[in-house]
Amino acid sequence: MTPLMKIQPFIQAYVQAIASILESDVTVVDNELIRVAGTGDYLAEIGSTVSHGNFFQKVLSTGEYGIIRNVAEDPNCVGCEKRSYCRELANLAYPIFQEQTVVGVISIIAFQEEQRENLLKNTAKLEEFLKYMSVLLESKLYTDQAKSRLEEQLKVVHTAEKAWSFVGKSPKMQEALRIGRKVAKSDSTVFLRGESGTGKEIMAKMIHNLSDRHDKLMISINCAAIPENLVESELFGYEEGAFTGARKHGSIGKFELADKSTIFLDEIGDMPLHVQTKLLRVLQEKQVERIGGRKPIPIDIRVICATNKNIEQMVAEGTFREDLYYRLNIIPIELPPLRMRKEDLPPLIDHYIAYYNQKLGKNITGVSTQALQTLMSYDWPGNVRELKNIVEYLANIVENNIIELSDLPDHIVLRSRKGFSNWSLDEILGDYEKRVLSSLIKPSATLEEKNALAETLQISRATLYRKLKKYSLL
Ligand SMILES: Nc1ncnc2c1ncn2[C@@H]1O[C@H](COP(=O)(O)OP(=O)(O)OP(=O)(O)O)[C@@H](O)[C@H]1O
Repeated sequence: MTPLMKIQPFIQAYVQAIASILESDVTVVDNELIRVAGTGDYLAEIGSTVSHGNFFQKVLSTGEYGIIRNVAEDPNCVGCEKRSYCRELANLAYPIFQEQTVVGVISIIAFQEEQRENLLKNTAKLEEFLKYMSVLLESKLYTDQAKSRLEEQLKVVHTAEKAWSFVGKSPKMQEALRIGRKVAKSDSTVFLRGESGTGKEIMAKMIHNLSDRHDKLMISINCAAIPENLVESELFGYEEGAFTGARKHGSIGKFELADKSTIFLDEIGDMPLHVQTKLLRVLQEKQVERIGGRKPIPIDIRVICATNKNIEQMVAEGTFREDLYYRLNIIPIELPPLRMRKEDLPPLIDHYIAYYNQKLGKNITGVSTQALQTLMSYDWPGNVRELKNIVEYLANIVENNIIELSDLPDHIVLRSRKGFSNWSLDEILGDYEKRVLSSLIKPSATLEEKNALAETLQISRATLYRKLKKYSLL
C-alpha cells in the first residue's frame, strides 16, 4: 500500500474541506497513479487508476507543479486516452513529498468555465495554497510514519506485556486483583498506590490487557525518569520550530500515541507542577495541544497512574495539584508491601524458581525449611522486585536441586529476624565464619594468598586450612 493510501480517510476528509472552500473540485493521486481521494465526479473513482497520458505523471517524475490551462490544446494532454471525452477544463497540480521523494499529486480541477477562469486568474495564489496543503500532507505522512516506527519498536514490549503473570493469594492481593479485574472494562482512571516493586506496573498491564483496548499498546511513561525540561514535549509532543532544537516536522507526544489505548503514568508524584496543569486540561477536555501547536487534537485514552509517594501530603504541601489529585484518584488500588503479606512469598518463590529453571535450564525443585524460614522473616524492602532478583541470583549459583540456607546472600541472612531461630550458637557462628571466609578467599587462591590471609586473620596456617576444609572452601 502506498504511503498516501495508508492515510486515505484523512486525505478524503481533507480534500472535501478544501473543495468546499475553493468551490472547485480537488483530487489526490498517489505515485502509482491510483486516485486516493476526490470530490465531485472523482468521488466515485477513488481506488481506480487515472489514465496514463495524464499530466500527473509529469508532476510525479519532475517533482514540480504543473498547470493545464485548456485541456483541448494543452500538450500535456496529447496521447491521453481520455482526451476526446475529458470533462476537465483546467487543472493545477502540485507534488506531495515524503522525505524528498514524490509520493503523489494534489490538484484543483475546473469542470466549469467559471471555475477555469478563477483558476487562471488566481494561479499564483492557488499554487501557493496547494504548496501549503502539500506540506501539511507531508507532515501528516511524517507523523504517521514516526508513529508506526514507534509502534513497531514497542511491539516487542507488547508481546512481553501479554506474558504477565500475577501471583498473589493473600486476602490483600486478592482484593486488589478483584478491583483491578472489575474496573478493567470501564474507562475510569485508576490510581495505583504502593511501595516500589509491589507490582503497580504489572497490575496496570493486567487492567489494560483485560480491557477493550487490549489490541493496542499500553503506553508507559515513568515521569521520574524524564528530565524535567523534556517531560512536556515527551507527553504532549511539539510542532516544528516550537523551540530551539525542535525536530523538523515536530514530534508526536505519548498522549497522542496512546490514542484509543491506555496510558500508564508511573511515578506521577514526580511530575512537575506546570506539567500537572497541562495534564489536568488534557483529562478535562479530552484533547491534547502540542507545544507550539494551535490546533487541539482529540484523544481517547484511559489513564492509569501510579505512585509510591505520600500524595496526600504532597497535596497538603502544595507540590501536587489538589484538583488533579481528585481527577486521578477515581479508583484507588492499594498494593501492599510484601512484608505485610508474607503468605504470598512461597507461591512467588515457586513461580520465579519455575521461571528461572526454564530460562537458565536448571532443575531447582524447592527451598529447604531453614532457607524458607529465613526468607519469610526477611523484610523485603525492595518487595517482589527484590525477591525476583534474589531467586535469579540463587538459580545461577546453587549447585543442588534444593536452595539451602547457606546459599542465601549474606545480607538476607543477617537482616532476617528469625533465620537462626532453631539454631545453636555454634551453628550460627559456624555459618557466619563460613560466610566470612568464603568472601575473603577464592577457591583458586594460591598458597601465598592463603598464608597472607592466615596472617591477616591472626590465626595459624593449620587453623585456616582446617576451617577451609570444614566449610568445603578448599
Ligand atoms: N504479584 C506479582 N506476581 C508476579 N510478579 C510480580 C508481582 N508483583 C511484582 N512482580 C514483579 O516484580 C517486578 C517489579 O514489579 P513492578 O515493576 O510492577 O513494580 P512497581 O510497583 O511498578 O515498581 P516501581 O514503583 O519501582 O516502578 C516485576 O518484574 C514484576 O513482574
